[in-house]
Amino acid sequence: MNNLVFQTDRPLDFIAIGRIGLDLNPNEINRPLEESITFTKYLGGSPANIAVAMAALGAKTGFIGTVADDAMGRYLKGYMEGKGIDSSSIFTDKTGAKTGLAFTEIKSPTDCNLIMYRENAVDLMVDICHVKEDYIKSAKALLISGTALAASPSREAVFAALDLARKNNTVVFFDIDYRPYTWKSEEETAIYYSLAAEKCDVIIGTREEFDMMEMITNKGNKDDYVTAKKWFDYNAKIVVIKHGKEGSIAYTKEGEAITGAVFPVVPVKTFGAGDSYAGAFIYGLINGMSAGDSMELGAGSAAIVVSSHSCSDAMPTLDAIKEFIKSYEKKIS
Ligand SMILES: Nc1ncnc2c1ncn2[C@@H]1O[C@H](COP(=O)(O)OP(=O)(O)OP(=O)(O)O)[C@@H](O)[C@H]1O
Ligand SMILES: O=C(O)C[C@@H](O)[C@H](O)C(=O)CO
Repeated sequence: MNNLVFQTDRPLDFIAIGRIGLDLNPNEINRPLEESITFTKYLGGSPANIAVAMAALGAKTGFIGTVADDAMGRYLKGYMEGKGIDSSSIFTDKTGAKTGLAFTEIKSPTDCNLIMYRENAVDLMVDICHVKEDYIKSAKALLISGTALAASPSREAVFAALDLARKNNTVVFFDIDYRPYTWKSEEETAIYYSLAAEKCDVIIGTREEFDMMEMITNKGNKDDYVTAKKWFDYNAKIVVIKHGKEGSIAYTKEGEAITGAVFPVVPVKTFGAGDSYAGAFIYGLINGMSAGDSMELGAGSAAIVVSSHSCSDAMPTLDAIKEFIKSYEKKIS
């Protein structure tokens, strides 16, 4: 049981809107990117990764977004379809915009960086006309993620989706997903993030992401509870603050503070922790699990994904997460 109310009579469990792009992960790892020679291409983009995570767990999943009118766009749409994700709201852009690329640098298990190529990125072409009320109404939950707020027309499309979700009792999750590349300034980011967060039921972010979002209204605050309380005064019912391998804490509007489980592993790379955590956490909540149990599922999924070379391709099934947690606990007992 948790404090969210999901409409049970909906054909889809979950829809995400926003970034869908390519991750190019070096095959020669534990060295600077200058020294990597070959790369494996994977589907990437935080909300797309979360949609893949949900589908791997067995959730009926859809996606709203735009892909390039070329081989990369076809690959991404086809990949989603191959995972059983409904692609009826994945549109092919005709303006010549290109797929956003994320080159990952895996210098060591803990020193990882991203170089993003996002000039004229096609994922920011998602437009209000792509957001259909009937589609939003067909899902129990909608996920928005911060980067889609960085520029028009994507910004307006996300706000339209938010308003339609609220009108139709579709529970809204906000993954702050702060990527500086696409924004003009930190102040601009904080303002649009806050306007979106006010409308959301569940907000998920790292401590640093909340610091960014609250840089105008809660400047200097490092207290997780003060952070959470601010959003309960709007529409939030659960606020999750992530602290990397130290784990996470969730606050509920009813006053609980839940420390999330963490299953420390030596990762291959740090990428994908947040997306896999979010996917399994949301899956748990939609399926009636408590916030604490959902956090445990999220942490198990994240431990598996950081131990793998990719994000999207490594998203685990429910059985795989349960098996991982069981064997992890056996190992340390
Ligand atoms: N080294 C690790 N070992 C095991 N679990 C981890 C590790 N790092 C992160 N996690 C798990 O993943 C969750 C989310 O991680 P984190 O706080 O780093 O998110 P994030 O910064 O959004 O991730 P990302 O690097 O994908 O952007 C943590 O709460 C934890 O459960
Ligand atoms: O979100 C992105 O655009 C990049 C991701 O796909 C990347 O793999 C990552 O950082 C996941 O957290």
